[in-house]
Amino acid sequence: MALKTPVSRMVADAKARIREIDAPEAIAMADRDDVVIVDLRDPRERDRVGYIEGAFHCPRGMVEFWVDPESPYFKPIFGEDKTFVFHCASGWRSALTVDTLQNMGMEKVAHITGGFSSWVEAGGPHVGPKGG
Ligand SMILES: O=S(=O)([O-])[S-]
Repeated sequence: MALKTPVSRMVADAKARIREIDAPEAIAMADRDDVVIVDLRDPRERDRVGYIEGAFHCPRGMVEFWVDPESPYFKPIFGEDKTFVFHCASGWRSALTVDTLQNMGMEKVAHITGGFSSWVEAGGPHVGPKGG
């Protein structure tokens, strides 16, 4: 069954509306006090392949609830005057997420185009797999 809106179209449309940052640029931004790197992946993925040092972990399933000050699940970090740079594994989930957050009214948001894998490839500092 072909879907009316395949996810590839959703991602392409989202990418046209959001700020995309490649891994070298994200690595250069990561140390800034006004930038927060946000990891949207599941805990299992972080355990299996590692994570960006210093990244804030926000599972994608909670993100709308964690950024909204009116939500009981609000996380104060998202109320700070910072630029939030989201990432997932390869940049698809983060594109959809940033598009959604822009729709909610967040302005200083971006995503890492190639996700965690591009960060590692570009030599970004990270913690390796759990137990490995
Ligand atoms: O993380 S992802 O880009 O593979 S959906």
